[in-house]
Parts: sequence; structure tokens; C-alpha cells
Amino acid sequence: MTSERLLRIAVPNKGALAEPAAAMLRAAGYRQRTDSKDLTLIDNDHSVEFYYLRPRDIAVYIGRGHLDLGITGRDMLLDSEADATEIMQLGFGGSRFRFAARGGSGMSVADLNGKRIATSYPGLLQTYLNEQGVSAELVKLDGAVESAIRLGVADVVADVVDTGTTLRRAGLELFGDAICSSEAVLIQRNGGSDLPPQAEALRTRLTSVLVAQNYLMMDYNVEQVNLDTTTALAPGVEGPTVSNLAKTGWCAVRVLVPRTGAHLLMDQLYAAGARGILLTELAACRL
Ligand SMILES: Nc1ncnc2c1ncn2[C@@H]1O[C@H](COP(=O)(O)OP(=O)(O)OP(=O)(O)O)[C@@H](O)[C@H]1O
Ligand SMILES: O=P(O)(O)OC[C@H]1O[C@H](OP(=O)(O)OP(=O)(O)O)[C@H](O)[C@@H]1O
Ligand SMILES: [Mg+2]
Repeated sequence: MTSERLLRIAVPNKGALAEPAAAMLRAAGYRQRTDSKDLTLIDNDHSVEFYYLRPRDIAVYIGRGHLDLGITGRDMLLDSEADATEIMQLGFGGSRFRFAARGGSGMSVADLNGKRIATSYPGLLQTYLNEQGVSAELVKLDGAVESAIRLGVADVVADVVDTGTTLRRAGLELFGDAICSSEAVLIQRNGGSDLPPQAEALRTRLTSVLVAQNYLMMDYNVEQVNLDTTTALAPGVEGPTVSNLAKTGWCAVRVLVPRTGAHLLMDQLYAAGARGILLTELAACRL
């Protein structure tokens, strides 16, 4: 690809988003670093340069216009209050930002007035408290926020919850609605319109990875007399590819099927006469 300049993309260098972000970019056909100490990597074939940065800092670089696109968490983008916006949901790194207090304390958001709330996301939390008309003292911590109550530095925590294991281990219980539902997102500067053409190519390729996650490739053999029944069960997108088998009266069918319900479909196809049914993962898929 020829272009006047490299597209500059920020990718999380560590934490929960780093590995899945690199894996998604690899699945989309981009080169990624093999040494986790590398700070940057140029993919010359696609005229893209990747910068490996702390996920918390990525919105800052994008908002100030020093990098073109970035992958970070929605919660981190909102917390940063950077001049940046999400342009695509990436389907990994899902979490919720929640309040928690000592088990059995029966807290509610209305009880937060005057309380000390420990968090690593003061921007996100303060915005929410303002909306709720609550006045509380924020205790800003870098991580392991769940220990703040036991150690007496806070009455309540507001933190990222995925499985809830960390909270349970700390003897805490959730209260109130989720302050934010987060996942990894692709971000750009607000109103940013001077992106090189590789930006659109990246979005198309990432979309093809997401689409591929929703489908599987199915192959099966079936007798000609049963073909109408099996193709009605699995009609595919444009229609199945049907080829002749060497065995007279039989054909081979290849068809894209939704991942959800694929095993139920296998049962139905088998009952309808399909044999040798194969399900295969897709790396990428542009429909
Ligand atoms: N199980 C999880 N634990 C932590 N963050 C998660 C999890 N699942 C998804 N995330 C998301 O990952 C993003 C980055 O959080 P992460 O904890 O990796 O950053 P960090 O705390 O700055 O880094 P580190 O934990 O390495 O110091 C956030 O958007 C968060 O919502
Ligand atoms: O609900 P869970 O599945 O237990 O995951 C949530 C925990 O994971 C994150 O911590 P991380 O490992 O990023 O450490 P940190 O607190 O030092 O950031 C987050 O801050 C929670 O503590
Ligand atoms: Mg963390």
C-alpha cells in the first residue's frame, strides 16, 4: 500500500487488554511485536505504526492529536476526559464499573454522601456522583482497590468488576447500578477527519474479524434426494456451495452458519441425512 504517511495506532502494552488487542490485530492481518519490551512496531505492508502504551494513557495521546487511533477500555476513555471518542466496539475486555462495600452493610447510592470512596477512576466516578447529586471524598489509588476498606482508607470502593472473584475474596458486596459497562473500543480524536486511508482499511479488517467470530464454516455430504431439506435448514448467506461427490447421487455442501445454534443445526442435518459434517473456525470474514 502506498500513502503519504504511516497511520499511528496506540495498543495497550500490558494489562487485561494487551494480549486480546494484539491477537485481534494479528487476526486482521497486521504484524504485532513478538517481544513485550518493544515500544513500537512498523508494519510496512500496511503503512501502519503501532505504539505500545499504558491503556490509561492511550486516550490522552489520541485526544491531543499525537496518535491517530487507539485501543483502550471505554471506562478509561471516559475517566480520562480526553478529547476523544469511540468509533468501534471490539468485543473483548468486557467489565462493569461498580460500587462495593463490606458484606452485609446494606449500602445504597443515597448513603454515599460524606463517605470516602477509593477508586482508580476518579473522573468516571466524580461524573457519576455529580449526576446523582452525591458529595463524597474520593481516595485515588492505583490498583488493588478492594483492599482499601479492610485497611481503613475508605468506606466504599468503586472499581472494575469482571468475574467478581476479587471482590468476594475481599469480603465485599456490590451495591447500586453499574456506573459504566465497558469493553475494548477503537478511539479517535473528536472531530478528527485528517486520518490517512489506512484508517478505514483497519476498521474494515477489524469488522471482518468480529464477523468471523459470529460464524462457522460447515461442510457436509448428503444424498441428492435430501439436498433440498438440508439446504433449507442451513441456507447460508448467498446460498450454499454444492459440488458433486465421486460417489454417484451424493454431493458435498459448504455453507456459512451462525455460531449460535451450530451444534443443534448439526443434529438436525444429521437427522436429515447429512454425513461427515465438519465445523471449522474462521479467521476473518467479509460478507
Ligand atoms: N478482569 C479484568 N480485570 C481488569 N480489567 C479488566 C478486566 N476485564 C476487562 N478489563 C478492562 O481492561 C482495561 C484495562 O484495565 P487494566 O486493569 O488492564 O489496566 P491497568 O489497571 O491500568 O493495568 P494494570 O492492572 O496492569 O496495572 C479496563 O478498560 C478494564 O475495564
Ligand atoms: O472481577 P474480577 O474478575 O476479579 O476482576 C476485577 C479485578 O481485576 C482488576 O484488577 P487488576 O488485575 O487489573 O489489578 P489492579 O487492581 O492492580 O489494576 C480490577 O481492578 C479488579 O481488581
Ligand atoms: Mg488493573
